[in-house]
Amino acid sequence: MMGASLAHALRHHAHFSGEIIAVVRSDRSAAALREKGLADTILVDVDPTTLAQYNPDFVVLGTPVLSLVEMLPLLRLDCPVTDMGSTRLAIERAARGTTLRFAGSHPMCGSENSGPEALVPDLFVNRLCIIINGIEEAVVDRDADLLDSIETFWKELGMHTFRLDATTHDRIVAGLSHGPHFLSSALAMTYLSDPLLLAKNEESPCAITGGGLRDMLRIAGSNPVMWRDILATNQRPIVDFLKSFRNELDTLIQNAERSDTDWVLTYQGRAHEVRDRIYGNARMGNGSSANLIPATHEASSSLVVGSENAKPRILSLDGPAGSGKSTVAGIIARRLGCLHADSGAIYRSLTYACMQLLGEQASPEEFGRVFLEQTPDPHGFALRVDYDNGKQLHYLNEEELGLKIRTPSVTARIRYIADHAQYRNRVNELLRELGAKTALIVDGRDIGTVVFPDTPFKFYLDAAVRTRAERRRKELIESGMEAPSLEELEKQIADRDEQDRNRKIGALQIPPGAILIDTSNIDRDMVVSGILAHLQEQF
Ligand SMILES: Nc1ncnc2c1ncn2[C@@H]1O[C@H](COP(=O)(O)OP(=O)(O)O)[C@@H](O)[C@H]1O
Ligand SMILES: Nc1ccn([C@H]2C[C@H](O)[C@@H](COP(=O)(O)OP(=O)(O)O)O2)c(=O)n1
Repeated sequence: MMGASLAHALRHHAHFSGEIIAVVRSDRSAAALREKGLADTILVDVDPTTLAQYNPDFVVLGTPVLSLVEMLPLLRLDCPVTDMGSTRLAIERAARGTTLRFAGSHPMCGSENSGPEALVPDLFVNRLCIIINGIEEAVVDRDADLLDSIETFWKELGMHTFRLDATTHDRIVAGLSHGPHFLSSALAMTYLSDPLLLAKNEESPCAITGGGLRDMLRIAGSNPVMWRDILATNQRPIVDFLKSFRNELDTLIQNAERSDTDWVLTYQGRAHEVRDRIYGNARMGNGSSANLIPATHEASSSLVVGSENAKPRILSLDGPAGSGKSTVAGIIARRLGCLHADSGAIYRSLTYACMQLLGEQASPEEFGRVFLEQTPDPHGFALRVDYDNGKQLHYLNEEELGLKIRTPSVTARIRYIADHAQYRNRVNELLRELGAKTALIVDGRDIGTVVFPDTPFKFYLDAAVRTRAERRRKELIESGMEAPSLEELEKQIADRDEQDRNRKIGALQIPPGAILIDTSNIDRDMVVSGILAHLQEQF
C-alpha cells in the first residue's frame, strides 16, 4: 500500500519527471502497478544485490521490518537509501555495519490495509515523517547532506518532518502508535470472553454499537506480519507501555467499584485534557502548520447534523461550470438539513490568496510553489474555510472574501491551483474530514470520482454551453459585476470545460454509477425534485 501510494505521489508530483522502478514480490502486485501505470520498470522478486545495475538515484525500501533487517547488509548501492519501517533500532543497527548511504525514515501514515490495490493517492500529504539522525539519544551520527536530501524528498511529497534518534523514536512510537494497535486487538479479543455480546449483536438488524467502538476497533485487523515484526523489533518499549496501561486499567476498575462515582467527572476531564495535548486544536487533523486552510474548518455546531454514531452521508454533484451544481446543492442541503460544501469556491479562495501573495503577473509555476514554501509559513498568510448558517465562508487573514473569489481574474487563474496535486490533496482532505463529521452535499468536478468515490449518491449535471453562458451572464449582471458579451462568455466557459476535462488529476468526468441530469431545459426546482426522487429518502 505504502509503496504504491509513493509511486502514485511521485507520478503525480508537479516537478518529478524521473523514472520509477518498482520492486515487488508477487505477480499480483506487479499486475496492479502495471494496470495503474505507476512504474516504468517493474521487477518481480529480484535478488536485492542486483539492484545496483539499474543505477538508481534514490532508493526507498518498503518491506516489513524483519525483511529490511535481512536485506540491508546485502545491498550494494551508492545513492541515498531510506526506508519506511515503523520500528527503528533494529533497522539502524542492521544498516550500521554496511557502506550504504542510509538514513531511515518513518512516514507515519501506514494503515490497516495492504497491497497496491489499497493505495491512497494523497497518503503522505500533511502527515508526519520522522527522519532518523542516529542510534543513541542526542548523538547525530548521519551525514548532514544525506539527512537533508532524505528530508527534502518527503517534504516534496507534502510531509512534515521531524528528526529523532532511533532509541527515542522506538520508545515514543511504542506509546503513541504500536501500543494502541495492540490494545485495539485486545479489546476485540475481550468480546470472545462474553459470547452473548457477539451473538446478540449478530441477531440484531443493525450493529448494537455506536461509532465509538468502530473507532476503537478500526486498527484491530492490521496486517499480522507487519505487527509480528513490530513486536519482535520493539518488544521492550511496547511491553512497558502495555504494563502501564494495565496499571491504569486497575485504577479505573478500583474507582469504578467504589460507590462514589463523582471521580468519573474528574477522570474524564483529565483524559480529555490529555487527548487535547496529543491532538489539540492546533495539531488536529490536517497538520495545520502549512497554514493554508488551517484546521479551523469545522462546521459551526448548529449545522452539524447527525451524531457521532450516524453513518456519514455524502451526496456528490459534479458537472461543468454553470450547469447549476451550487444552486441545486444549496437547495438540497437546506431541504435535507445538511451542509453544502462548494469545492470550486475553495479552489477559488486558494487562487485569490496566492494572487494576493504573488501579484497578478505571477507564473503558474510560482503559484505551484507557494504550497510547499508555506512550511513553516514564511509568508504569514492564513486561509480558513468556515460555515455559518449553511453558508461556506472563506477568510484570508480573518477577512471574509465574499465575492472577491468570483472575479474573472480569479477564474482565469484557478487552473494554476487546480492543476497541482498538492492543492488538490489539501482540498480533498478538508472535504473528507468534514464528511467524516457531518452529512454533506458536495459540488465540484471530481467529487464522485476522486474525493468520495464510494458514496452511493452521485449525480452529474450538464447543460449546453450556450445555456450555461447565458446563465453566467445573467448572474454577473445581477450581482453588479462587469459582464462580457455572450460570445466571449461562451468561449471562456468552453475553454474552462476543456481545462477541467483534460486536467491530469481530478479531471471532470461522469463518475461511474452517477445519475445524469441535463439541466438545459429544466428549471432548478425540477432538478432538485428529480434528485430528491432518485434518493427516495435513502440519503
Ligand atoms: N436548472 C436551471 N435553470 C436555470 N438556471 C439555473 C438552473 N440551475 C442553475 N441556474 C442558474 O445558473 C447560474 C449558474 O448556476 P450555478 O449553480 O452557479 O452553477 P455551477 O455551480 O454548476 O457553476 C446561477 O445563476 C443559477 O441561478
Ligand atoms: N472539485 C473541483 C471543483 C472545482 N475545480 C476547479 C475547476 C473549476 O473550473 C474551478 C471553479 O469551480 P466552480 O465550481 O467555482 O466553477 P463555476 O462556479 O462553475 O465557475 O475550480 C476543480 O478543479 N475541482
